[in-house]
Amino acid sequence: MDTPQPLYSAESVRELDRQTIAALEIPSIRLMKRAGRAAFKHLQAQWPDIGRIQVFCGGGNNGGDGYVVAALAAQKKIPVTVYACTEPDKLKGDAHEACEYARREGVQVLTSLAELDNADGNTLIVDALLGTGFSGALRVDVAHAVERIEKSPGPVLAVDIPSGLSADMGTADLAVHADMTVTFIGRKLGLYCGRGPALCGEVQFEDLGAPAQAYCDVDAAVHRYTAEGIKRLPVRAADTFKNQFGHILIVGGDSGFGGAALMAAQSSARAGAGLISLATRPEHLSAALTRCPEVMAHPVISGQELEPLLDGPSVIAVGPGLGRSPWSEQLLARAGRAEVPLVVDADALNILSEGRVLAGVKRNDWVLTPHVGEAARLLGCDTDDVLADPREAAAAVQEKFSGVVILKGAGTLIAHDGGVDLINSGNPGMASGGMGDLLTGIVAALIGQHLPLVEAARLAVWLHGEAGNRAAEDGQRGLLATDLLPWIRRLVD
Ligand SMILES: NC(=O)C1=CN([C@@H]2O[C@H](COP(=O)(O)OP(=O)(O)OC[C@H]3O[C@@H](n4cnc5c(N)ncnc54)[C@H](O)[C@@H]3O)[C@@H](O)[C@H]2O)[C@@H](O)CC1
Ligand SMILES: [K+]
Repeated sequence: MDTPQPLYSAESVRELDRQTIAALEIPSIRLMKRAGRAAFKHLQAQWPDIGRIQVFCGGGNNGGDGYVVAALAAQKKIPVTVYACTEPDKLKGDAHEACEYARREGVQVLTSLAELDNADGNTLIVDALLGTGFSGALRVDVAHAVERIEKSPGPVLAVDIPSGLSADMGTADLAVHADMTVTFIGRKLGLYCGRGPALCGEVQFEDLGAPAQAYCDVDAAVHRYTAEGIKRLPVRAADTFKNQFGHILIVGGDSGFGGAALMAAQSSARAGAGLISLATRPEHLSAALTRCPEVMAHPVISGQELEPLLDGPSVIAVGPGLGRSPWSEQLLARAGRAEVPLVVDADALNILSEGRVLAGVKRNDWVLTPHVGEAARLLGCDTDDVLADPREAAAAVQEKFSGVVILKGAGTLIAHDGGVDLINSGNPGMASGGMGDLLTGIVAALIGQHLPLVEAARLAVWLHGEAGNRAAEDGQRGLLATDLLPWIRRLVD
């Protein structure tokens, strides 16, 4: 099994840089040259026949890396021009030295965008405007340069990080869309969350010879799990019984929302749960049984009627289509007192955030699955605050409620008492109703099959996204949650 990838904040990468320079006992310009060479290596491998190169250099060390790339291109006799966003005589330290190196190799350095030829499809752009030193809103001169890059029809290689993207948060307003990003020393969190995956293209990581000890000394912000690093369910023995694979009770489906609870039940079934019960409004019963006769569907018109159903199950998932009526609150209150692991989703989270039900409760045996809006309500803040720092928000929800928190998004975060994990899976076609209900059902089914909560959360998030990718082979637009069900079954083993 692969180990997860550590992802770092900009500050932590600076610390890795410092430790690397100290350990290798080299001047920092040598590290910059390694960075430039690494970027140029990928450039040549990816675009061996490119006609010409334009390098956009900023005023810091990211720009310095760009000057090194330009020098190397000139050495290889590839026509190359630099657009210097900061006048070369204002550059300092290594960036200044790198600029001199490029000039010595005969690179033309322009300081006005008007002088720069229009790029055609055979012009590769190297974006070395901003790296980990970027913060705040883009300065207007840099914004113009980013706009110019965005208009160019040819490929774009970003040095370290696409300019305009925050290395810490994955947030961006105006930013470069790259085809490839060559990132150095530490993988930055922002490359993998928020807008990062949409802006980076293919990410290539180069450690530049950083010593292993540096990675032990500097804490990662997040650990990124890929398919190879996620623990799977064991192969089933031949002599097994259905009651060894969990009995999942799904609680939800207020008037008008019956489908959500049913979809959670179906995804539990397809993720391998041994038995599934559904507690829902009486009017949903016949539809549920017609669609999925394997489910034991029970009508509940009050919390009291739920009570006897709480004895049998090994896991309870509460929330899909639960609504926010007095009925919903009664059901959550009863379900929340059960002494088996809980998965809490959707309106159950909204009721929780209002504080009338299960106020102040912390449990180590529950998984909360908020999207950004639900996380904001749980924390009593705005969705923009969550989007500005999703990692912090996921950790804060976990701190407030304990257990495991799955903050759903383009990069889904899993916060637990050992830290925060990130899993990139899925596609924009999954931005449609019912997808979250499936995830809830899968998490419950995996807990029912005896995976520890954190491992169930990781496998469920991966499984859900991968099922979405397979189902989207027929098209992302119009992808329905129920299209994922056959894929969940194929991928779970
Ligand atoms: N420190 C090191 O040892 C290494 C650093 N490397 C490179 O250096 C980069 C970091 O260099 P720096 O710390 O100099 O930072 P950057 O070069 O990323 O950014 C600093 C520059 O950005 C400008 N800037 C900041 N915020 C801005 C805004 N909102 N709008 C417009 N301009 C803005 C600053 O005025 C400054 O010119 C890395 O991303 C990487 O590319 C590599 O050379 C590898 C080694
Ligand atoms: K850049």
